[in-house]
Amino acid sequence: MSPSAQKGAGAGEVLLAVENVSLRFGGVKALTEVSFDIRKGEIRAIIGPNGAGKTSMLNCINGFYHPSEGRITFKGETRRKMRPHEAARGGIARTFQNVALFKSMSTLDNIMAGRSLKMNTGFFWQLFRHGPAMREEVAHRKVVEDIIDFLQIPHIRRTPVGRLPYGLQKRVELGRALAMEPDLLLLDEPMAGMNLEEKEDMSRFIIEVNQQFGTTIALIEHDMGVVMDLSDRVVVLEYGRKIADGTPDQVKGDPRVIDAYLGVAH
Ligand SMILES: Nc1ncnc2c1ncn2[C@@H]1O[C@H](COP(=O)(O)OP(=O)(O)OP(=O)(O)O)[C@@H](O)[C@H]1O
Repeated sequence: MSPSAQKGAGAGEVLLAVENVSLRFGGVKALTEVSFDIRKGEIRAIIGPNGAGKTSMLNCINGFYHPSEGRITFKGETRRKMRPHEAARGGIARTFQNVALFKSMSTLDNIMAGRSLKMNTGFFWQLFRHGPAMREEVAHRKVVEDIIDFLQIPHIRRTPVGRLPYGLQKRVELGRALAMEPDLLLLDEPMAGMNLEEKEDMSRFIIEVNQQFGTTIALIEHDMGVVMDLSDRVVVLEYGRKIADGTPDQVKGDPRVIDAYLGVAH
């Protein structure tokens, strides 16, 4: 059993609730009346074949898209519309399917950029790196250095991320999201394009983030071995609808899930 599974699947209070969420793009129904919740402290996977609506769901959760119908409640606050920066300030961080970093900037600066949300001093002080801004920067820098150590990437702290292999770029992107000290971390295909060793490293970091910092994690992943190993609970989408929801063992044996994946190459 995975360490995260030992926590007891589904125990704990609801951190985020998705209720009857539908999302349309013109005639395309990306999501249809989807409901599920994410409980505090768990690792929750969202799976499904290509085009099932997984990324659309993450985009609704962090405010990139606004559901056509339904509602999302995060930390007890219900909303129809929220902007991504409001979601971030509220405690939701995410990584993307295709790494979204500042390629010419160093690892350190990219992770520091993730920290900017936590910075209080205004642009004027930041500009002159003076007084309160200086003191604040030192404190933030310490958090960022700790994240770099935690992710075991001190050797690349000064390297422009565009020069790094893909697996390390994904790790830096995780670092940038962690710099926000989120309550809920959304990971869109964190293992995509990785070799076995990189996947094992990333799995370990995800479990450690969850266990050491208590961060709740929702992830989209196509590698079923990884999903079943890491997750406390799994929600399964197909053609924008939820077809199953439960522990890895429950969804693995669900005939609708088996049907959805039959003949689908992942
Ligand atoms: N911005 C958009 N405009 C129009 N249609 C979209 C848009 N985003 C997603 N869709 C459509 O919504 C449906 C769900 O797409 P989504 O990307 O959420 O699926 P997914 O499960 O994340 O797929 P994948 O595993 O391939 O990443 C698809 O039919 C897709 O073409």
